[in-house]
Amino acid sequence: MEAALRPYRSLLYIPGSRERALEKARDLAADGIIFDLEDAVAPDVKVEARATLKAALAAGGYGARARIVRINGLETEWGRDDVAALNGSGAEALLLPKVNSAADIETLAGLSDLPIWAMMETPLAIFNAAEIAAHPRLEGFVAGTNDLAKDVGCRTRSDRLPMQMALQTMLLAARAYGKVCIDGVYNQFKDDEGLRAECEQGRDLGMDGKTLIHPAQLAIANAVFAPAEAEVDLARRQIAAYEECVAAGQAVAVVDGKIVENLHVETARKTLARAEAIAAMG
Ligand SMILES: CC(C)(COP(=O)(O)OP(=O)(O)OC[C@H]1O[C@@H](n2cnc3c(N)ncnc32)[C@H](O)[C@@H]1OP(=O)(O)O)[C@@H](O)C(=O)NCCC(=O)NCCSC(=O)C[C@H](O)C(=O)O
Ligand SMILES: [Mg+2]
Repeated sequence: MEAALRPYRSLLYIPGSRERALEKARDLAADGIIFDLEDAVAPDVKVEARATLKAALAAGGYGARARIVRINGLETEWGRDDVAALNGSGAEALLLPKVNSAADIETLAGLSDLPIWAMMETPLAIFNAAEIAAHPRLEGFVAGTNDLAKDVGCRTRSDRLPMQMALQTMLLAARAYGKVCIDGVYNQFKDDEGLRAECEQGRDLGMDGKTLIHPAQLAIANAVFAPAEAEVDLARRQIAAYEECVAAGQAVAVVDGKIVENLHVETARKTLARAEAIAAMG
């Protein structure tokens, strides 16, 4: 499925070292999995985790879920071996951590033919967001709000005020080049109310979905990032009203007291396509 249409409401991180979680993920309602070899895996088990993950990917069973592997940075002792091990492994894409510029994407593009995703989690990445998004092998962005907060020195706030400029900059860059953009994680994985509020904020901003750290977070992200029934209904009515008005030689329809022009119909069609793609996930 085309990356822009594929559902990415929920991307669940799973440490490559956790066999039980790798097994469990085959039955979880995640749109995608980020198999992690980077920060969720301790240095002394990195090599073992790579082998464990390779075996899980070879065994398969992940269905329609996107299979993205977060490798270690290419400057680390593990990064290049991760890439070599994952070529032909069943991974669908590689997620490069701590990207700073398009040159980092280019380096990885020279080592693997897989589509590339970028962790947007350094101040330089935010300043270079447009050139990173423009790279032809780049498929999507994942916000790394923990690392970004560390580098910026900001405090964690429930309204994420200190993150807004970075989140919106990466979104604008992603959209300028037709790429996917996924929000960062919500660390308090037992706080459903806080997670829902953060998902709603990400959805309001325009994010395609949210990265998650625990299966208990899946249902909320899946619900918030799916078009609601009322949105689908409105989209259908907008399209019908607009088509009727075009047939009558006009360019502006009115639905629920609001104007509907061709651009609104484009959004309405995307809403329906997204709802259909989600339904097709099963
Ligand atoms: C946070 C956790 C360490 C909690 O683990 P645990 O204590 O085992 O949780 P539970 O006992 O509640 O688990 C219940 C069952 O669910 C399975 N499980 C847990 N987590 C996952 C998961 N992520 N994927 C799949 N399955 C999972 C357990 O195996 C239990 O199953 P069962 O045996 O059947 O009962 C843990 O959730 C965890 O490690 N989460 C992932 C952490 C992670 O990946 N962190 C790195 C990504 S976040 C990041 O790096 C941010 C970014 O870079 C930035 O800068 O912001
Ligand atoms: Mg990080």
